[in-house]
Amino acid sequence: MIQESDTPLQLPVLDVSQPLNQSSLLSLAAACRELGFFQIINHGISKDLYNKMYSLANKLFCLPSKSKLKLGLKTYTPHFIASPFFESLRVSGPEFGASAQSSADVLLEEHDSEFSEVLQEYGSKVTELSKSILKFVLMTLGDGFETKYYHSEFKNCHGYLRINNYTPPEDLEEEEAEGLGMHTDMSCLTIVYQDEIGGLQVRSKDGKWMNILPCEGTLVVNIGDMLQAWSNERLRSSEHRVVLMKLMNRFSLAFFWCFEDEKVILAPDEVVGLENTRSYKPFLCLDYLKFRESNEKGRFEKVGFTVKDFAGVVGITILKSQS
Ligand SMILES: O=C(O)CCC(=O)C(=O)O
Ligand SMILES: [Fe+2]
Repeated sequence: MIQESDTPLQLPVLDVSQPLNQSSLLSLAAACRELGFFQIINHGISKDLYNKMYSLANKLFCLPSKSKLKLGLKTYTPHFIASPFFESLRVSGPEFGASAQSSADVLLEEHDSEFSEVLQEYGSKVTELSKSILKFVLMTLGDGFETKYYHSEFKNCHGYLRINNYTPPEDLEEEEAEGLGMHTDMSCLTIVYQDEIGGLQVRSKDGKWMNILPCEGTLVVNIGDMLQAWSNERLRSSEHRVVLMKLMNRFSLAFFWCFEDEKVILAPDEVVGLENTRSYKPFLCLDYLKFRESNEKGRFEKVGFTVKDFAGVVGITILKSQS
């Protein structure tokens, strides 16, 4: 039985088509610090584009498991890896179209470029969106930090998309089922498009599970482990999960905006602040990804060990770099 959550949550809503004013900056800063989740509107991803993604992806998910498994586990996560009710298709950037096409070519008998065209459009839009959201988030750390740090630290970020399909069985005895277990994302930022079914929950600092209710026209953004470490924990990567409450099919698109593998994550002095000490040792991004893979069942972002376990400083003080 899954621990109950009846706490509704009002996340701040950021209009990404407008410059940040003082009051939205303050509410964004509080959201990133306390919960690591917020919502965005006017993001430029239309319901029509989402619907196209849904129907094309659905066609692929309806294929027999034997066909889907031909994609290999790096691209296709079958049922029973993250949960019995979860399967996922990965499409990698920056050439989302090409990545989608190579999956379509394996899955479909006839050449069809529609999936690839739609994926290219979605991928390019959500990539641009990630860049602007990241700048907003950097602004919450200090005046002018978006110009100071965006190019020097984040210019080589890359993104990938997971198309998630949740299918609980109709004869399940319990009222609800875990669609995706508690985890943190490894990304800098994640942008989630969830359908109207709901079920995404975030865990607060005091361990309470809160429902992130779906809202038409709104996307959910959360801070991931890479940004938590880079910001010396001024930005929070929260645990979250998906609970299938109504035992209905659920579909979501999760886009992960990440540092490049070769990046060494080290919070700049100015981000750490004079009176604070570093909470993380510098670490290579790829090493953290490998650590997560080797500690997880089936190589999914299901957490057993966090970035804190990997690079957190325990009881010692690391001197700030002398720059
Ligand atoms: O399906 C969702 O709403 C969220 C999925 C998620 O947390 C993930 O893929 O990391
Ligand atoms: Fe996640």
